[in-house]
Amino acid sequence: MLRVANVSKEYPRSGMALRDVSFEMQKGEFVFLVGHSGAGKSTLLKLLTMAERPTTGEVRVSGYSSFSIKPREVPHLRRRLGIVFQDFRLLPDRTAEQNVAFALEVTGTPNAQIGPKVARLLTQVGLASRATAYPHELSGGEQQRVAIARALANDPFLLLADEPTGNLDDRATHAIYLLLREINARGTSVLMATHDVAILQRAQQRCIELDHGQLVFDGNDMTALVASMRGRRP
Ligand SMILES: Nc1ncnc2c1ncn2[C@@H]1O[C@H](COP(=O)(O)OP(=O)(O)OP(=O)(O)O)[C@@H](O)[C@H]1O
Repeated sequence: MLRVANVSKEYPRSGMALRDVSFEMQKGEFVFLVGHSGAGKSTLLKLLTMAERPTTGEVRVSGYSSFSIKPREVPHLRRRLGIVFQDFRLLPDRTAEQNVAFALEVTGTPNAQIGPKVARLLTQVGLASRATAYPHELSGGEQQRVAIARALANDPFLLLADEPTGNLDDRATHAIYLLLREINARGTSVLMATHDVAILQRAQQRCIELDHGQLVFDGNDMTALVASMRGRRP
């Protein structure tokens, strides 16, 4: 489903953001992506959405290769991915339901299907009662739920979450994590970048660690991972 093979990424002025990174992710997996600030997590996610291309090596996502994908095919790939960011990125002048509906409108979903689907998605993320609220009327955790509902609108096979709990307190963080687990249990693969050690310690699942652009850990021994993270300073 996803394969990163010997990928390096060099930015013109800041040097190597990723160095010879290789890993695979199977359908249905939930994988954490960890690393200190500047370790290369966002760069890796940008390579997976093909917003950036590797300097060397290959990224394959859902049958598309970074070697051969054509610019006009990139939007097709993006539609099959759900993307969630730390800062939510909701449209401020649209309500929760309008934000989710927008993702369906742009992919040409028939109007008659949009209303029921938005209602289903907001129910899934526990926000049905706040459908008509604007982003500024919602807490950070609620805004992230809207963003997750929007990311799920086109039934992605993979959800990429870039520090989705970075702006949230412990309680909201845990709730968003549980929501992502539930989404994963329904069949969507999830790759979640985080540096929240508390979440990692509670979870027992696969984790990939980047350090200065290199993949230094890939496994599900959380004790070893947390020790590895603590041993590294940015
Ligand atoms: N568009 C860009 N142009 C030049 N350099 C970049 C660009 N994006 C990232 N970098 C550099 O690449 C390195 C990795 O950055 P990246 O944003 O991938 O790290 P990160 O692990 O996501 O960090 P954070 O947790 O702070 O978001 C950094 O040195 C950064 O300055």
